[in-house]
Amino acid sequence: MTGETQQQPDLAAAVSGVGEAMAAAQQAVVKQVTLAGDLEAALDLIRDVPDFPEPGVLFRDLTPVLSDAKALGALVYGVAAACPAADVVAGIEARGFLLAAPVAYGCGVGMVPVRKAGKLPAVAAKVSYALEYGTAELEIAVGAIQPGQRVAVIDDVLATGGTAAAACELVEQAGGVVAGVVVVLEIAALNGRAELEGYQVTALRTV
Ligand SMILES: O=P(O)(O)OC[C@H]1O[C@H](OP(=O)(O)OP(=O)(O)O)[C@H](O)[C@@H]1O
Ligand SMILES: Nc1ncnc2[nH]cnc12
Repeated sequence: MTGETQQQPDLAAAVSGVGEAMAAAQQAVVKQVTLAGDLEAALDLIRDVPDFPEPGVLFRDLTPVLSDAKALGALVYGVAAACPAADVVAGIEARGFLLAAPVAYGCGVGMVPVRKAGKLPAVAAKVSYALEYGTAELEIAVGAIQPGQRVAVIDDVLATGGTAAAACELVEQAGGVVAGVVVVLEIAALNGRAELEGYQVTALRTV
């Protein structure tokens, strides 16, 4: 310890500078993303990877969409436009997080992570489920959802529907009301909608 007082950064000034920079960057994206065709072009970037994570599964990979600035903007705006009115947006680990956070931020609401088991320090509810390539458990944190809050559930892919159905059950166990489910890509052959009967389900693209 030298006893010297460390110079603290001016946080208020820094935050205001960042806010302006973010607003300018966002406006630039909004200017670019003006056509529905932009969303279609973004969705065209989804890559099909055979035999991942196991033989026989055709994996739908959104990473090429995420890494393209214009496509990412179109995707976030597309999901936000498809989102039902909600008090909070829930994103399903892990790929749902990538969309739920910017959508929630853009819509001016909070974001709740629906997590795989063992990650949360205080668990309000846990649900087990099956998916195309295995079984898993999802959890939601204590206090993440207030009683009666309307929750939009967001994920990248709807396949067998086990994951999204488990997320909806969790939201309800936590006291929320599912306003709807929004996914980027629905794999129709796996009939995930059958697991989500009674919920409003919107897919930006169905294959
Ligand atoms: O409709 P289902 O058959 O339930 O499958 C859909 C789920 O599978 C994928 O997640 P995965 O469990 O592979 O986890 P990850 O996002 O952590 O890769 C995808 O992101 C969905 O959450
Ligand atoms: N085929 C698939 N591609 C991407 N994510 C998935 N989740 C479950 N099935 C999937």
